[in-house]
Amino acid sequence: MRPHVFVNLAMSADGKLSTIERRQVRISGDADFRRVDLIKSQSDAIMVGIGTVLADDPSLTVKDATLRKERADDGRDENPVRIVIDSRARTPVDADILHKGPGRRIIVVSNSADPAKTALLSEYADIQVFGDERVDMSAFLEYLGTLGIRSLMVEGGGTLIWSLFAEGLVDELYTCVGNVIIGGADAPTPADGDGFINEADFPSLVLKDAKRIDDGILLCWSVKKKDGGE
Ligand SMILES: NC(=O)C1=CN([C@@H]2O[C@H](COP(=O)(O)OP(=O)(O)OC[C@H]3O[C@@H](n4cnc5c(N)ncnc54)[C@H](O)[C@@H]3O)[C@@H](O)[C@H]2O)C=CC1
Ligand SMILES: Nc1nc(O)c(N)c(N[C@@H]2O[C@H](COP(=O)(O)O)[C@@H](O)[C@H]2O)n1
Repeated sequence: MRPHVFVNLAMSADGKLSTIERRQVRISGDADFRRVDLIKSQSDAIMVGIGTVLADDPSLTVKDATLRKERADDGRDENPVRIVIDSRARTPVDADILHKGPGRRIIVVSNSADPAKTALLSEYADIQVFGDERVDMSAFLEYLGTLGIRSLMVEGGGTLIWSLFAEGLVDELYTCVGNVIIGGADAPTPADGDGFINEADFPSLVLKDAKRIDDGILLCWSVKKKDGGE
């Protein structure tokens, strides 16, 4: 059984994840960063796409020492399992995600990855192969279930989030709308990719909560299953 999948993102008031140059910018405030750190610390695993690694070089570690200690006291690694979806094994060997903080890392490649680069990365992370061109997300999530991973936080970016929605693999969405305008027709948005053409294919969301956070708003949604359930 695949894990419970929730997407967490911060977007500007005009619906952008970052600038047109894909440069990471501060969209949400301190309270939201603490909230993100908390839900990260409560997750079994956290996942990003290679586009996010190349753009932001995130470490995806739990930042608050108290939260790390709580995990350790529970007999867990200080950080959730960190996962990069990286069909062609483009993760730089000096990427922060491979070096900062203790804990397990998984880089998920496809059969199109260069074996020499995959071998290099295997010094720092567990390498898993799913799919021929792009990573087969459905099969990979089933594999995570076999590892005992029950909750998976997805941090982005827009291409990976799109794929997960397109395949019906998202259970919840947390959208923090920050009080800035970024602009740019080609700046990343929460769901990029090909986009749905038919209205009947749009995933339908149920608004569970909406609350002010810093100078923005946090929207908590669940995703309706195609059979009508949540
Ligand atoms: N504001 C926020 O909360 C966040 C913003 N970002 C921003 O998002 C941008 C990066 O997003 P993207 O370029 O869209 O990259 P992404 O992080 O979504 O990675 C997409 C890449 O993953 C690989 N991939 C392999 N198999 C795949 C599959 N089945 N489905 C989808 N992708 C697959 C492909 O190479 C694809 O291009 C950056 O500008 C970053 O700053 C990223 C995370 C959070
Ligand atoms: N939640 C959130 N709010 C913002 O304002 C942001 N700019 C982001 N960006 C993403 O957060 C990740 C940072 O990871 P580390 O601190 O290096 O662990 C990274 O993926 C950014 O894209 N998120």
